This record gives sequence, structure tokens and C-alpha cells, in this order.
Amino acid sequence: MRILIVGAGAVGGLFGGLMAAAGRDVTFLLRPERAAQVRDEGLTIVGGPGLPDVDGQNGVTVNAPVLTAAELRDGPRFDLVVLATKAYGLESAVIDVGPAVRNGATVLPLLNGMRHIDRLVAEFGGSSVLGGYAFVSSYLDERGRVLAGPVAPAITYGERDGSDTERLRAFDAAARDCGFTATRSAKVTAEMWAKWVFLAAFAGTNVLSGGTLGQASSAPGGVATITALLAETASVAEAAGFRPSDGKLAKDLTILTDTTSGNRASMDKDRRAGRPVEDEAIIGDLVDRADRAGLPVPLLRATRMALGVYRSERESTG
Ligand SMILES: NC(=O)C1=CN([C@@H]2O[C@H](COP(=O)(O)OP(=O)(O)OC[C@H]3O[C@@H](n4cnc5c(N)ncnc54)[C@H](OP(=O)(O)O)[C@@H]3O)[C@@H](O)[C@H]2O)C=CC1
Ligand SMILES: CC(C)(CO)C(=O)C(=O)O
Repeated sequence: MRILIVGAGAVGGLFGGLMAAAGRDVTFLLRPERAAQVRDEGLTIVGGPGLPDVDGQNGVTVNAPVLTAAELRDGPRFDLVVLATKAYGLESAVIDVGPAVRNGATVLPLLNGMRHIDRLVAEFGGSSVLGGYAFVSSYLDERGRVLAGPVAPAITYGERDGSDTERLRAFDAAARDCGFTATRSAKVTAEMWAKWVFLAAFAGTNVLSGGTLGQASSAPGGVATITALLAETASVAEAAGFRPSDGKLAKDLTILTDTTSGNRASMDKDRRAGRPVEDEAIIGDLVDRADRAGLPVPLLRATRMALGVYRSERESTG
């Protein structure tokens, strides 16, 4: 299976890099600056379980082929495109990757949220778009290396109608034994919603409290607020027909209200580091869906407002 990974950031760099290190047929589609860096220095992953040593830490450097959008237009054919940009990079990625998809490739997006699915289906047609998501806590350091982070990397993927297809079986084989967990799901849309329900409550807790999960849960009113936030995100999923099970929600709440947890969602880490955030894809889209369904979501709305202020301040200071 010929795989094109779009973006060598925290997610694309990690999963694509691990697949390349395991000898899979992986090419990266990168924008010119990152393309030059990866061509010159290779792509380094640090901290992956079972990887050889890089600068005294477990890691690996791979030299996978790299294309830019201009080169892709007359380039080789791919079977699968793994889309690993942030939500705010989606539009440019849709344009850049168009030639590969029109040439027969299937798209496996790993973005958080759900809005990108509608956009991809509108652009490429439903049969070209799989469902999927990543569970990991990776990030790029200032040298462009992928730091694998403390969470064992995992991806889940599947046909959005739950069917078992040849292309999924081909990806099962490609993703096996690459140093991450790859799980095929016959209910991938429900699982994407379940991850979104958890993630939005997680990020909302960080943003509203300004603290880690542990700091928020230990504060007066913290547990009640987190419980209400999770109830809001679950209510939006329910209106879409994808309410996570009570057992899953109970597990989510246990994680979110762990008073010893030093965790922050990646969007909150981005906000604290002054980087752009996916606020509208992860929080704003839930509020819009709640409004359309007539559901009250005051905590999500407050989170959206806080992130909107952050974004406009960031944009106005360049
Ligand atoms: N990081 C994490 O732990 C997790 C992230 N996610 C989700 O995964 C998605 C990706 O996040 P993450 O990897 O962290 O984000 P990053 O910002 O680390 O990486 C995104 C990469 O996409 C690249 N990119 C943007 N547009 C294009 C384009 N047109 N062509 C090629 N490359 C492009 C950027 O490259 P450049 O700007 O250098 O050109 C950047 O390196 C998000 O939706 C996130 O919410 C999900 C689970 C965990
Ligand atoms: C919830 C988590 C850590 C799982 O991958 C995530 O997606 C994020 O922080 O953005």
C-alpha cells in the first residue's frame, strides 16, 4: 500500500515516521519549509517505546521520501492519504492533496472534531473518506523533532458505514508492528464522537479554569463544573445520534476529575505556548450544533468566548 502522509507535525510525523521506520511505503506531502528541513535532516522521533537511542533517549531518524504540492501534481499514485494537519490547515491541505485523491487515493483523516469530515466528503465524495482519529500526546520541539509524549500512540480507523473492505485490510497490514496500536473499528463515527465529547470537556476544563485537570478538580465547584461540561458535550453527541455509553462517560469523568492529574489537552498547551488553536473545530462547532438542536451549553459557550478572545489577541499582535 502506497501511503501519503500530509503533514509531518506531532501526529503525521509520529505515525508516518514510525511506519517509515518499519519499512512501509510512506511518502510525506509537506509545505516547502518543512519539506526542506525533513529532506536535509530526516525526520526524528524521540521517546517512542522500543526505539533505538537518539541523543540519549529512545528514538529514530528516518529519511522517507518527501513531496511538495507542486511535485505531487505530476507525481506517483497513492492508495491512501493520511491527513494530519490542524483544522486551520485543512483548506490548504484539501487543495494540495486533491491530485492524489482524484487519482484514486482514499483519505484517512486524523484530525480532532468532526467538521473536517463534512468538508472532505463535499470535496472528494463520501466513498473516498474514511473515519479515524489518533490518541496520543505528541508534539514538535523547536528543532522540528517529534516528541512522542507520555501516551502510548494509537490510531483507530474504519469505513464510515462500518463495512469491511480491501483497503482497510491493506491498511491493517501496513500499520501492524510499527510501534503503535492500530485498531480497525466498525463504529468509527461513534468513536470519533466519543473522543470529541471527552476532548472538548477536557480542553474546556483547562481553558475555563486556567489549570490542569487536577487543579480544576481540586478547586471549589470544580468537579460540579467538569461534570456539567461533560454533560453538555454528551448532549450534543446525543442530538447527533452518537451519545457515548454511560460506562464510557463514567470513565471520562473519572479521568477528568482526577485531582492528581497534571494533564492539559493539546489545544490548551497550544494556547499557553501562544500557538494557533483549533477552537472553532473543537469547541465552536459543538456550540453551533447545540444551537441548531436547541440545547443549552453555557459552559461550552464560555469556553468558545475565551478561546475567541485568545485568538483575536493573537491575530492582532501578529
Ligand atoms: N498532538 C497531539 O497529541 C494530538 C493531535 N490530534 C489532532 O491531530 C491533528 C494534527 O495535530 P498535530 O499533529 O498536533 O498538529 P501540528 O501542528 O503538530 O502538525 C500539523 C502539521 O500539518 C502541516 N501542514 C499544514 N498544512 C499543510 C499542507 N497543506 N500540506 C502539508 N502539510 C501541512 C504543518 O506543517 P507546516 O506548518 O510546518 O508547513 C504541521 O507540521 C489536529 O486536529 C489535532 O487536534 C489528535 C490527537 C493528539
Ligand atoms: C485527548 C488527547 C490527549 C488524546 O489524544 C488529545 O487528542 C488532545 O489533547 O488533543
